[in-house]
Amino acid sequence: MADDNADHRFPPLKNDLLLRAARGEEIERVPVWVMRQAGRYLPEFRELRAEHNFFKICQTPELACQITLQPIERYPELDGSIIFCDILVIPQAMGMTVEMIPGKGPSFPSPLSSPDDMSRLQYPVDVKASLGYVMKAITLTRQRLDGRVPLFGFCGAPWTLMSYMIEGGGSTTHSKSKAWLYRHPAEAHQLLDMLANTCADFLVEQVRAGAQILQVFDSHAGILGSHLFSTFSLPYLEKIASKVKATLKEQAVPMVVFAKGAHYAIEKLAMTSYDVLGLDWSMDPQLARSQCGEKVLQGNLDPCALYTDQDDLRKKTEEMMLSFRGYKHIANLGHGIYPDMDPDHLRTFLRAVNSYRKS
Ligand SMILES: Cc1c2[nH]c(c1CCC(=O)O)Cc1[nH]c(c(CCC(=O)O)c1C)Cc1[nH]c(c(CCC(=O)O)c1C)Cc1[nH]c(c(C)c1CCC(=O)O)C2
Repeated sequence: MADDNADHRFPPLKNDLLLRAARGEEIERVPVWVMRQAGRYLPEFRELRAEHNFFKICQTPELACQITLQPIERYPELDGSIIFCDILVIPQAMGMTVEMIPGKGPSFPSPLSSPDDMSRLQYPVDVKASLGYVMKAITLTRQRLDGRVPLFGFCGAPWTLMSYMIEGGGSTTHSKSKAWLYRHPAEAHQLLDMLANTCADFLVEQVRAGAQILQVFDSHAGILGSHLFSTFSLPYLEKIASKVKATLKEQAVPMVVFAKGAHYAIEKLAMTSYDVLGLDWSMDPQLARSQCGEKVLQGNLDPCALYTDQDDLRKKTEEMMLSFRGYKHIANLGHGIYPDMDPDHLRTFLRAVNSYRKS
């Protein structure tokens, strides 16, 4: 068993529930954390955000650390923290300009319009040089967490990053990026491979800087059907996990894959090198369990359940917990928490998980 406390640079870990659960060990209570737990639903986040540009916060270790700690300070119920950053720092490190437009989201003024544009990309990426600020934020946060809970590092999956780089922002159809998969499959594979190598190098450095667990977000997996996902996403997700683990060897940490909307691929995802499979809210935990054997599952309350009243929310959370049967489970929402949600309702969710007991 990896001894987390062997890393003597940092204060000893007091709550290792999340790490033990992710490794598939027996646990006394199901751990909980929430995707986007640091974000606009928190007034303390909005206050800091009003003063600074989004990517400036990501690039300033002191600010990124403060924001990472905001939910930890507010909710002692949390069993994990996640470094404040964004998946789009990789396209930036490859030389692309990305802006975060309030009310609209990420925007690329010059997306990749054809494979010829790939010549504009910086590759290979020296992640220590171009993303060193993330590693500094991680090291600082590990110190300030003082062992309260473990710290997640993360990155976006190659397909999700590729789709942003081609669409230039959010999209409902993803038709421009999917067109590449049909028209320019060789170049698409080349781009996905460049991204996978960069993601792997980035995650390795995050662990060396102090990240204790990793998550890869394939937020746009759902737009690919089974065949496209198996061809253009899954092999690169696997490449990341196997490369990170082979590079880190005994320093390796648990890895979570969250492929949103990829119902059709649950069985295949369960056979990858990831330790934990994140489920979005639309996936049935019992069905997933029947397809995933012993794999640790993470999720998956519909984030919109936070809009109901507190009693109903407690009930819905218990139902969700029961459907995982307290077995090889890490509790979470089925996607990130939304900006207009009530922070007190998040607390109700966290407490309902904390007090859930296998009966
Ligand atoms: C697709 C994606 C992105 N970023 C991320 C994903 C994968 C998860 C998912 O599917 O939601 C991941 C992400 N983004 C952010 C985190 C921080 C850590 C945490 O979870 O607390 C994480 C893990 C901060 C953020 N990333 C962003 C914000 C809000 C930006 C702001 O303050 O203006 C935060 C707190 C911006 C962002 N960044 C991205 C979008 C689509 C947006 C706009 C949508 C929105 O506004 O919520 C890209």
